[in-house]
Amino acid sequence: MQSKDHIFAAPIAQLGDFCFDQNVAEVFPDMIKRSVPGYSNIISAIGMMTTRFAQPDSQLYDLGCSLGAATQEMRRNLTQPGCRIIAVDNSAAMLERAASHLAAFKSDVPVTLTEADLCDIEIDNASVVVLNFTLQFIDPDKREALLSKIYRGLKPGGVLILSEKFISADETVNELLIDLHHDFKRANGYSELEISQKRTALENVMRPDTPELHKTRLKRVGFQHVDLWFQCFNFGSMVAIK
Ligand SMILES: C[S@@+](CC[C@H](N)C(=O)[O-])C[C@H]1O[C@@H](n2cnc3c(N)ncnc32)[C@H](O)[C@@H]1O
Ligand SMILES: O=C(O)C(=O)C[C@]1(C(=O)O)C=C[C@@H](O)C=C1
Repeated sequence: MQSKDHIFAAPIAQLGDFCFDQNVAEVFPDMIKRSVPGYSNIISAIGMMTTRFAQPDSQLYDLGCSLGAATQEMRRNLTQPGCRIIAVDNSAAMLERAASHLAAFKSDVPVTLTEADLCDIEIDNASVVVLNFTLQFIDPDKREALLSKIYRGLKPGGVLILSEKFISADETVNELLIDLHHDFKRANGYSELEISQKRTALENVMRPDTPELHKTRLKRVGFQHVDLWFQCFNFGSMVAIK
C-alpha cells in the first residue's frame, strides 16, 4: 500500500523550507503523481528514449533520483549490453527507500545508488542523463556548471532529458499556468491549505526558469540539438542531444 501525502494538510505554525526528508520520502510516489501534471507520461518517455539513445558499454545517470522511478524505467527499457545506471541523490531518506523499491524488481542491469551533491560528482562515458524535476532545486548560480559537466561527460550522440517546472516570460500566461496547476492539484484532492502551505514552503528552495533560458543555457554549454518535447501547464520536459 502506498502512503498518501497529508504533509501540508493541517495548519503548520512555523512553516519551514520544503526538504526531501523521511516524511516526504514516505509519501513521495503519491505526492509527485498528484502534484506534477504529466509525470507518468514523462517517466514512460524516459524509458522510450533509453531504448533509442543508450549506447553499448556506457553509463546512464539518474540525477536527483528520489525513489528511482526513472532508474527503474531506464533499467526496464535498456536493450544495449554492458551498461550500468548511476542514480544519485543527496537525501539519505530517499536513497534508503530507492534501494528497497528497486530491489522489488528483477533485473540484470547493475545500478549504483550514490549519496552525493550533484555539483560534486563526476560524469563520464554517459549515453543517457536524466534530470527529472531536479535542476530547479540546484542553486541557480551552479546550474550552468552542472549542465556543462553533463555535456562534457556525454558521448557524442548522447542525450540529456531535462524535466522542470517552468515560469513563463509572459506574466498573464504565467498566472494562467499556475492557476491551472492549482486546479490540477484540487482535482487530485489537495485542499486550498495544502496548496498554499506547500507553495510557501517551496518558495525559497525551488526556483524555476523559463523554457527560453533553459534552451539558451543548454546551447551555450554545447548541446547541438535542444527542444521541448512535452509540456502540460507549467511543467515540461526538454531533450538535449550532444
Ligand atoms: C522532485 S525530486 C526528483 C524526482 C525524481 N527524479 C523522479 O523522477 O521521481 C528532486 C530530488 O532531487 C534531490 N536533490 C535536490 N538537490 C540535490 C542536490 N544538490 N544533489 C543531489 N540531489 C538533489 C532531492 O533530494 C530529491 O530527491
Ligand atoms: O509545485 C508543486 O507544488 C510541486 O509539487 C512541484 C514538485 C516538483 O516539481 O518537484 C515539488 C516538490 C515535490 O517533490 C513534488 C513536486
